[in-house]
Amino acid sequence: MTGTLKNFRSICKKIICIGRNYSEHASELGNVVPSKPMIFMKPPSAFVVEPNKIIIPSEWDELHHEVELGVIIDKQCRNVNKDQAEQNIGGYCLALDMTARKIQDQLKKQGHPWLLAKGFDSSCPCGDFIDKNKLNLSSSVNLWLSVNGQMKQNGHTRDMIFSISDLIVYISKYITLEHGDLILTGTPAGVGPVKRGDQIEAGMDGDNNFKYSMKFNVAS
Ligand SMILES: CC(=O)CC(=O)C(=O)O
Ligand SMILES: [Mg+2]
Repeated sequence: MTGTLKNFRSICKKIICIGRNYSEHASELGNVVPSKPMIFMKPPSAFVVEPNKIIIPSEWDELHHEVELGVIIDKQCRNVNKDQAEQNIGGYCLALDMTARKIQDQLKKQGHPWLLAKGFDSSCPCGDFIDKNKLNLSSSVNLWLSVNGQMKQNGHTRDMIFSISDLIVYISKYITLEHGDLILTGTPAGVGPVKRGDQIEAGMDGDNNFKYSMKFNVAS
């Protein structure tokens, strides 16, 4: 089954994102820490891969970076328990949840959905498929991101409020998860602006010297 997941971006039907899953990040934007996972979606047209560029839509001047661990679903699942949730994970990827923060703030004030602020083309820069056996999530994974060589985000998955299996259990109560679907598990603190011409480098470091990094340029 996992063989086809190497091409998860071409088979992915849903990118489900978790918001405010790190308390330090919820606080930095003045948001309350949620008591249940907060979810929203991006369309698969949001994917962009190296060496393609992140494109800021013409009427906006900047975006915010959010580095996140992505979880890729292997088997279709609905209403699963924690053990089943773990068995349904096919692998992982490193991803960015690029966000038009000023638009998101306006939408929040109006009580409108965040789709435009979070789901525009190239809002989900994404790395390669990482086999589930390569990342030991029972210890912590370090997620980091720099802009033009300056470190901006440096967090650990152990600080997630809801674990990966908690998230799959919760989502699958309401939404069937399918082979190739991607869950972005939320960003640690340190989000901030990127402008046209900036370069983002992001990475994750796990146990046994596992390291993965990727670079994305923001189109001028
Ligand atoms: C405030 C947000 O944009 C929520 C989000 O995406 C997150 O990762 O947290
Ligand atoms: Mg996010």
